[in-house]
Parts: sequence; structure tokens; C-alpha cells
Amino acid sequence: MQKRKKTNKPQGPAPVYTRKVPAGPRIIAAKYNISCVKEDQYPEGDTVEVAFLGRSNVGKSSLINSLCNYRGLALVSGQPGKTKTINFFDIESKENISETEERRYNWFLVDLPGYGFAKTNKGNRDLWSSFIADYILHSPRLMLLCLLIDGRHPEMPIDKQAFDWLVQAGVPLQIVVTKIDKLNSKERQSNLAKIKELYPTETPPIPYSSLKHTGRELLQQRINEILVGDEA
Ligand SMILES: Nc1nc2c(ncn2[C@@H]2O[C@H](COP(=O)(O)OP(=O)(O)OP(=O)(O)O)[C@@H](O)[C@H]2O)c(=O)[nH]1
Ligand SMILES: [Mg+2]
Repeated sequence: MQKRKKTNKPQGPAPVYTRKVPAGPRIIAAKYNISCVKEDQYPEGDTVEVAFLGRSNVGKSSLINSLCNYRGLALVSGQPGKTKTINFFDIESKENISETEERRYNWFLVDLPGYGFAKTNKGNRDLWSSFIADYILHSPRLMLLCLLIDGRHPEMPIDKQAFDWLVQAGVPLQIVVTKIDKLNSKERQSNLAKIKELYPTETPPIPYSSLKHTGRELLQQRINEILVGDEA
């Protein structure tokens, strides 16, 4: 009798692999568009904008690179004051509705210069340069401003001053707590509680580590609320 050939074919039903993929649009493309210091330089059109603001060195550019999964998109530096202009990035997010249908969203991600860095303020005591205030107050397409707070320093007076100014201006805010990989769990808990108390917003603060990409899904979902809401 002829022997059956041994095969390596797996027996039984094919395994089902599951990966936790959050529902909703995902960023699929990111590209630098333009750097501006005045209104007539802003890109034209009605594309919605999500901006990132925070103290110099708080980790804005790193967070943008982490969120877009694109190292080198925004320039990162150990020296504070690296970002000096309002930088617009073209972002494309895509959502698969079904096997054949997809939806795409184009939006601008806006990296703002950091505040609280003496060299950029050249001795003037303003919170930030007037062109940053002009942008925040006058861009009709700014749908969400993410205010970044360093997780290690929740009680910096300048951050509180910035927060109060933004609340007064009626800007829709999301607090993002950066560099949380530098905190142990006890510090994380206590600093997050302080931040919640000091910076009350409609949605809770999002703890983030650009090093480990912690918080990326949550922040993406928050931005998706703007994109999908805008489309509806
Ligand atoms: N451990 C750790 N370091 C970080 C994280 N995010 C940023 N950094 C570091 O913090 C420094 C400043 O980061 P940037 O992203 O350039 O900060 P920025 O807010 O854009 O700074 P300016 O443009 O100068 O205002 C760099 O040395 C980064 O490597 C993080 O999540 N974890
Ligand atoms: Mg920067």
C-alpha cells in the first residue's frame, strides 16, 4: 500500500487572528504644507484645522510625529524654541465603511511655536507672539486646539495663564499630558489628578508618550469626532 505523503498543512479550522484596531478614520498620509507668520500666508480653502500648542520643549513636534506615525515630519529638538512659525501639515485620514466603500477626510494639523521661551520673546512679557494670538483668534477653520502640558510639571503658572486665555477666547480645547513615560505610576496618578483640577475641559485630559505612542488611539478618536462631525 502506498504511504500517504506527510504534509505540513495545518489541520482543523483556520485560526482567527484578532488585532485591536480602533473604529473610525486612520491617518494614512501626512505632508508638510507651509510655514506662516501672518494671516495672508495661511493656506486657502475651508479645510478644518486641529492645532497643537504648549510650552517650548513640551513635546509638540514629537507628538505630531507620533500621531501621524511619521518620524521627521515635524522637527524635534532638545533645545527649546525650535518651532518658530505656524506650520501647516496636510493630513489625510481614511475610514473603511465596508469591503468596497471608504471615506476620506482631509484636514490640516497645525504646529504652533512654543510659549514661555525667553529667547523667542526677546524680553517682551507677552504670553506669546501676536501672530500666534492672531491665528488662534481669527482662524475660522480651527476646530480643536490641543493644549499640551508636561506631565512632570502640572502646575506651571505660564500653562495656567495660557489655559485661562484660551478659555476666555472660547477656543475648543483638548488637554494632552506629555512625556508620561517619564513618570512612575504614583506620579502619573497624582499629576493627572492635578491637571484635571487645574485645566477643566469638557473631555478628560489624554495622557501621552511620544516615545511609546501611549494615548495615540485616544487622541486620534478625539480628532475623528471633529472630522466625522464636520462631514455629517
Ligand atoms: N521621554 C520622552 N521625551 C520626549 C517625549 N516627547 C518629546 N520628548 C523630548 O522632548 C524634547 C522636546 O521635544 P519637541 O517635540 O521638539 O518639543 P516642542 O514642544 O516641539 O519644542 P519647541 O518646538 O522648541 O517648542 C526632545 O528632546 C524630545 O525627544 C516623550 O513623550 N517622552
Ligand atoms: Mg516643535
